[in-house]
Amino acid sequence: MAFLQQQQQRLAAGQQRQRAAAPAVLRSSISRRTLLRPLAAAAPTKAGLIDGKKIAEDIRKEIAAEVQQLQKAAGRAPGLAVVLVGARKDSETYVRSKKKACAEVGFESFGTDLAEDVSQEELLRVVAQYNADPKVDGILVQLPLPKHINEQAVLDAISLEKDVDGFHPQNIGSLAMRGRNPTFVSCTPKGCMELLKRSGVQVAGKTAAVVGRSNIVGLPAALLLQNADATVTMVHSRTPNAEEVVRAADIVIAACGKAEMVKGDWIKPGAVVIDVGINAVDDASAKRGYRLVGDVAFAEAAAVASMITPVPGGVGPMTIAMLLQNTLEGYKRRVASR
Ligand SMILES: Nc1nc2c(c(=O)[nH]1)N[C@@H](CN(C=O)c1ccc(C(=O)N[C@@H](CCC(=O)O)C(=O)O)cc1)CN2
Repeated sequence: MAFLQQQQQRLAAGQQRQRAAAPAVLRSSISRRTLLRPLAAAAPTKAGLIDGKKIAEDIRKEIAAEVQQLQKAAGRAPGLAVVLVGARKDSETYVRSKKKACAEVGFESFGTDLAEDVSQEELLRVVAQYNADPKVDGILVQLPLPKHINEQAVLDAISLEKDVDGFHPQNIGSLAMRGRNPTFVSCTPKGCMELLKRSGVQVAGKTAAVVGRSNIVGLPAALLLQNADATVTMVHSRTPNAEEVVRAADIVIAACGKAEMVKGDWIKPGAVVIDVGINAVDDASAKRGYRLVGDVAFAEAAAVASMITPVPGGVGPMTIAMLLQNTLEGYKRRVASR
């Protein structure tokens, strides 16, 4: 809590300035509590906070309204199936949040929880059942999976029309080809782009650096930025001049999975920083014994950036909002094709 309060105080000045210049859609995403803080109380932070929690809430409301409108004619609500393998606490939390979000927007959720030692064949059988179920518009298998299971084989088995996580190779491949639209775009990178859009950030013509090259975040984020006409460089563990590349970027997406790796002096003054990382670091003063930090050293970067996402409360909530949006898209396509 103290950490969050500190963050909000540091960001008050930047947000006040940001709000004056921001489009209406951005204004509504900046927390009122932060804006009401007197400027004098703020530390010398420059960046405006991109409030992913609020933007995700707005998107959930938009989806709920659309579901209400559509389901009468369609005769059913959108359906999302969530498959959980094992008992990782973080995965259990995310799956619970996904089911709660489904209930909030009026989706029907289906769930299968499998033991840690389930066979790959059994998991593939569950996926096949959901592939065939007409009430299911989207299927996701919560990652990571236990080591004895071939993750890619499971992701490949999800029907392309129900791959709301967007992890199917054909969906990722289509992103890389001009003129080909993927059936679904994976949720976290899609959420990053939505944060930029709803914060009034122009992407076309800008330079962008993506730190991290994972199949599920770094690579699709770079492709989405490029498709939006940014000039993109990917930075990874073998990039010799990572800092230099990031320092040249107008937009930085950090998705390397290393706590606070991107330092403040890597950031070009005025750049927009989207931090995908969610890393737990020990903190005896925190209630849970740890606190969450991103892949960006937040306070340092916020002192030079023009806009930045916090962790928590930035990209994370958008992942689930985009999952709902993808499921709704799948539902609309399936209903239209009946
Ligand atoms: N099949 C999938 N598996 C995983 C995905 C995914 O998109 N599909 N992404 C991550 C986990 N994830 C969703 O599944 C996810 C991670 C974090 C958040 C989030 O909102 N985080 C909060 C902080 C939560 C906390 O306090 O612990 C935040 O950043 O504000 C949502 C979803 C890996 N697996």
